[in-house]
Amino acid sequence: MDFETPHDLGWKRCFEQQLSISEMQDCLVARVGSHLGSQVLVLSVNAEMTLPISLIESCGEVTVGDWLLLNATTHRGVRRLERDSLIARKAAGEQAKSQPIAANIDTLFIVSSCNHDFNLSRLERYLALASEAQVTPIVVLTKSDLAEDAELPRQQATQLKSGLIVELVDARDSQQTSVLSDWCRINQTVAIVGSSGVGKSTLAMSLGAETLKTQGIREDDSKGRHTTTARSIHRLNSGGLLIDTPGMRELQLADCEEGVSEVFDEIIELAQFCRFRNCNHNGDPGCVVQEAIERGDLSARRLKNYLKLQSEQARNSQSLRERRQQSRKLGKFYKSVQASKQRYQNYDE
Ligand SMILES: Nc1nc2c(ncn2[C@@H]2O[C@H](COP(=O)(O)OP(=O)(O)OP(=O)(O)O)[C@@H](O)[C@H]2O)c(=O)[nH]1
Ligand SMILES: [Zn+2]
Repeated sequence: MDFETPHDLGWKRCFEQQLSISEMQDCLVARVGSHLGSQVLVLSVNAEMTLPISLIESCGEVTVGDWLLLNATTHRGVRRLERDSLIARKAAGEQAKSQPIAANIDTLFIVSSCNHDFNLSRLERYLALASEAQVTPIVVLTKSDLAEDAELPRQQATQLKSGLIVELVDARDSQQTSVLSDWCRINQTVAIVGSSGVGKSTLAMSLGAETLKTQGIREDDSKGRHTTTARSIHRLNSGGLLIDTPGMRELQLADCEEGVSEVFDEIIELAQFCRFRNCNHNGDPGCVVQEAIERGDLSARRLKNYLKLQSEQARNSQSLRERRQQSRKLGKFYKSVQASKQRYQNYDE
């Protein structure tokens, strides 16, 4: 199905405000639908194009959901529009690199089954990610039909954050998943996260996602081979868009201090009253957080996960900072090499 208006693609006033009048007249806006290797699939009104990454170099690093300004004739990238929100993770493996996963999202569906996969600490990890990106989190507990007591996990999840919305569904049943339609309306973009097998694709299909998993864009590359670019952004029955990328499935936090603090705000509040300013809440004397655990006001699991996520994001942020500093230093070094080369050349002349 074609996207007939920019609103079908999630176009909003905050993007429009970034364009000059001449850009509105002369340029094309397109949304990144998937990003694989050297090619980017972009979606615009009534058109879907696969562009070589070299053509959009001037847009910088792009990710699924980004809005790009393109030259209307050549489709060469002019620039990437400022993002409304961004979900990023630490790149997989040993690499100290932040990797953007999805941009310009309004809502994050955090999917977990309410039986085997149900894990409060994992939900807290995703909640921190949503908080950091300032995206509304909705917890979707699937497989309600298979759980003996589905109300218990629902209650536990609801207590993780005040005002948190938790929906319990049989993901195969579109009547049940229609409780999510408020977040899937036209102009809204939802991203979906959760472990393998929890029912993300099933849920997306019940919400009416088009072209899921099956359809790809076939392109002949320069050597005449077919390559398939799967679309990561899908239109839903109720008019909204859903982003599902493999990168959303396993997430290590980096640069997420505020997000973690917001999810564990009661611990942050208590910690102000610990005797020592740099209390580790793990055996230091006069620790008010430990006292709250002893009184039964705070669960030991929650403190343990707070300390874990806090140190994970700090460690990853630290290595990202070091890497950035290193590349800045390297840049300066190259510049100084260039400068002294220039000096010697001048000297020779
Ligand atoms: N009974 C029941 N089965 C479900 C439900 N949701 C998903 N399933 C089944 O669980 C299996 C896995 O579902 P998927 O939708 O493929 O899970 P996924 O999260 O997309 O998995 P990955 O693609 O590996 O990330 C399928 O066999 C689904 O039919 C549910 O609410 N109830
Ligand atoms: Zn303490």
